[in-house]
Amino acid sequence: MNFYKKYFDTAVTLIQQYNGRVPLAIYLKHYFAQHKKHGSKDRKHITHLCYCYYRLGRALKHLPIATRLLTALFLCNNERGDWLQLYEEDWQYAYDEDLDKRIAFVQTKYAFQPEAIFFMLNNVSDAIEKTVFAKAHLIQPDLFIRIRPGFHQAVISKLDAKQISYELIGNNCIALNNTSKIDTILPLNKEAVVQDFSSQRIAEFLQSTINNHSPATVWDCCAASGGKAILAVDTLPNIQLTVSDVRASIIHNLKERFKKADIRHYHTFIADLATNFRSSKKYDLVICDAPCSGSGTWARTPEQLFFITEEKIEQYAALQKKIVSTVVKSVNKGGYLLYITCSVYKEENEAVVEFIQQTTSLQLIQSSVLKGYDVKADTMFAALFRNVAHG
Ligand SMILES: C[S@@+](CC[C@H](N)C(=O)[O-])C[C@H]1O[C@@H](n2cnc3c(N)ncnc32)[C@H](O)[C@@H]1O
Repeated sequence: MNFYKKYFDTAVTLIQQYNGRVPLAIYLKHYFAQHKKHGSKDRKHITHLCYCYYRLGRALKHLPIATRLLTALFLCNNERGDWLQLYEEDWQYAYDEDLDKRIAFVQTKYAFQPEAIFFMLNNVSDAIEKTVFAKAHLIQPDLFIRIRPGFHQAVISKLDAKQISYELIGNNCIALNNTSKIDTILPLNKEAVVQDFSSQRIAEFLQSTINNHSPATVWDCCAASGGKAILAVDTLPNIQLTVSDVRASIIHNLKERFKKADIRHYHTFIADLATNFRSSKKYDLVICDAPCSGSGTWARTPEQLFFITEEKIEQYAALQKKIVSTVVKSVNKGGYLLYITCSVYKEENEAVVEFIQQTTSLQLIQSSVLKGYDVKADTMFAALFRNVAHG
C-alpha cells in the first residue's frame, strides 16, 4: 500500500474516534506519543489530513468520513503534490491552484456551500464579508510575531541570517509560514513575541487612551499569559501595571514570561470576576480581553467549527456580561475600559457593547471588528469606552 493511502486510512480512524472534548492538537499529540512507529514525516501528513477534515466545518457533514476527507484535502491543498494519487482521474485533472476553481469542481459532485463551513454564519458581525470569511477557513493562517521596542534590527538580522522567509507588515509585525521554527532563532518574549496580527492591532486602541497621561494605572483583568499586557507595556509609556486572571496556573506562566520580557514592576492577583468580586482600587485603563468562543481564531483550531454548540456561545456571552459588570466599577473618572474578544459573533461583541451602554454610564469612544481573514490572521473585536461621569 502506498504511504499516502496509509496516512489517509490512519487519519480516517483518528477522526472516527475523536469527540472534540480535548483540542485536536492534544488528541494527536497523545496518539503519536502512544504510537511511536510514526516518524516525523508520518506525523506531519496525518496531522495535515485531520486538520483538513475539520476545515470543512459543518459543510458536507452527511458524507462518509473517507469521502469527506478526500473532498476536504482537495479543497485545502493549494499546491499539487503526491497526495493527488488518492483521487479518481477526473479529480486529478480538475485540480487547480485557484481555490474558487476547486470549489466549483466540488460543487459538480456535491451540494457544497462554503457558507456552511461556519456555524451560525448569520450571527457574525455585519462588518464581516460572510462568504469570504467562511472560505478563509480552508486556508491555514500564518504565524505572526511582534518585534518589541528597540529590537527591530536584531530580529531582522537573525531572520535574514537563517534565511527565513517572512513579510514585514508595517514597522514591527512579521508574518511567517506556520511551520517556521522561530523559537530556536529568536529570544522570544525578550526581542519579539508571538502575537497574531489582529491582536497586535489592539495597540491602535491603546494609543488612543492614556498616552498623554503618565504615569497611568492599568489593570489587565483577564491577563492569561500576558499577551495584551506586554503590548500595553510596549505601547504606553510608563504605566503602573496590574494583572489578574481566574487561573493561578496561568498567572504563574505570565510571571515566567514577564521575566523573559524584562518586565519587573507589576502587581498580580487571582480573581473570579464572574462573582461579586470588588476591587478596592480604580484604574485609568481596564483591559478586559474576555473569555470567548474564540470563533475569530477557528482557522487555527478548525475542530471548533465542527463541535461548537449554540449553548456554548450563549454561556460565553453571559460570562462576558458578568465580567464587564464587575470591572466597569474599577474604571477611574476620565478613565477607559477596553473590551476585547477574539470572537466574530454579535452576541459576544456588539450585544455586549449594547449591554455596557444600557447598564453603565460609560461612553463608547470607538469599536471595530479587526478583520484578519483576508491576511491569513485571526479576526477580533475591540470596543473602547470612557468613564465620563461627573461628581
Ligand atoms: C482571551 S483570554 C485572555 C488572553 C490574554 N489577555 C492575552 O492577550 O494573552 C481570557 C482569560 O480570561 C480568563 N477568565 C475566564 N473566566 C474568568 C473569570 N470569571 N474571571 C477572571 N478571568 C477569567 C481565562 O482564564 C483566560 O485566561
